Amino acid sequence: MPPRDPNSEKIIDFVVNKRNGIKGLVDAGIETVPELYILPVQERLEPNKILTTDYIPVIDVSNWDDPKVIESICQAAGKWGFFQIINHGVPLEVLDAVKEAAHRFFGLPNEERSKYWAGNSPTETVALKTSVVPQAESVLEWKDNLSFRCSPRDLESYPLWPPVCRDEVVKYLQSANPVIRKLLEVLLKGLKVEEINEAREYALTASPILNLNYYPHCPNPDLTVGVGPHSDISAITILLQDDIGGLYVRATDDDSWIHVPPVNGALVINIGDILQIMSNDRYRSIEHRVVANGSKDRVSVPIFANPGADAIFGPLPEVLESGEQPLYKEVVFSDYFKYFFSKRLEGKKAMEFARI
Ligand SMILES: COc1cc(/C=C/C(=O)SCCNC(=O)CCNC(=O)[C@H](O)C(C)(C)COP(=O)(O)OP(=O)(O)OC[C@H]2O[C@@H](n3cnc4c(N)ncnc43)[C@H](O)[C@@H]2OP(=O)(O)O)ccc1O
Ligand SMILES: O=C(O)CCC(=O)C(=O)O
Ligand SMILES: [Fe+2]
Repeated sequence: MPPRDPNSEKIIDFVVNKRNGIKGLVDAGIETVPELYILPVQERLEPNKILTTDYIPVIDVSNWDDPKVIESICQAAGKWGFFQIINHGVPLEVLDAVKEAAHRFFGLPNEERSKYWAGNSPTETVALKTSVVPQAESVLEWKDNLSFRCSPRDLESYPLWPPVCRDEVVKYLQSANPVIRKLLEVLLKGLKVEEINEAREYALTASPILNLNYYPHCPNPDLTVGVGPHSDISAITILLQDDIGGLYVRATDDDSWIHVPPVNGALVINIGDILQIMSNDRYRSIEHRVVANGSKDRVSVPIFANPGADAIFGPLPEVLESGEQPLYKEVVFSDYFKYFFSKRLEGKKAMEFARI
């Protein structure tokens, strides 16, 4: 990366080294977007790139066993890699409470919030971060996030989690778990896998991560990026968004994007790289991106259902049984994870790591 100009160095010092985050910069009253956050013109989400003639399906899952529901889920996973679900059983109060908890955490005075800064937190299962790898990025994302590692072992460090949000995080996680399980059962049934045994469960969901994403209002969101185009490395991601909007999914390879409109009580589901690989491309992990809002502070809460660190994954034998050639080799999840973050979420490039 070329050296930064002195003003960008000052911003990095304030946002990263002094642990204020982008939230701290907005609280300080900036009225224009600093150079460090301005995207090159060709990378911005211009209005002519937004497609309004198509939409991501919304699926009512009140009866998971209904063959029409199963078909809609598997079809959406193959076509869009994204869908929303309603009537999933997670109570509205639980969804609202975790979004409020995110606002409460990011509303803490900076000295309180920064106690959890990555590398300084009382437990390595919780880390407050900004952008992705800020020391190495030429343009930073307009986002801070509080990340919780959530395996049963990680949950033992609950007493060290921030009291203003930990109960709501755990409650949401517990309520979302059966939904994650059901979704995986349906999606794997679509791949001819009838039962999720212990080894499969480990390879799909042993190390979940829950993030509280915070996108403070931005003086000029058209110039910036909340989250840059990326696919998730998870098996699947369950995303709770608020009513502000700003999430876009790639519609075509020629750089057009579809908005995912907020639906009260819905969860947005997306297929991650792991399940694309396991399905040998039957399901697709699609790129998505986020634009911050000009006047409101947006929150979102993804749960990434990730394999255990040492889990080995590759195309499933059930998928290959008719003689189909595997498109991917077997990979250890922790290697994939490190590769993904070293590439700074650049689109779907991480998948090259596993491609034959
Ligand atoms: C997992 O499934 C997912 C996840 C996602 C997540 C998307 C995002 O949320 S992107 C924004 C958040 N970023 C991350 O979660 C990056 C995760 N990073 C890592 O796991 C590691 O940092 C690493 C990239 C693998 C590199 O590890 P290492 O070389 O050991 O370096 P570190 O010790 O971690 O970091 C050095 C130093 O920098 C601090 N730091 C690192 N990242 C940040 C940050 N974003 N903000 C602020 N500070 C940061 C770190 O604390 C260290 O500080 P010291 O004080 O100890 O020097 C999407 C989809 C999925 O499926
Ligand atoms: O905030 C959102 O709507 C999506 C965030 C996202 O894509 C992620 O955290 O991986
Ligand atoms: Fe994502």
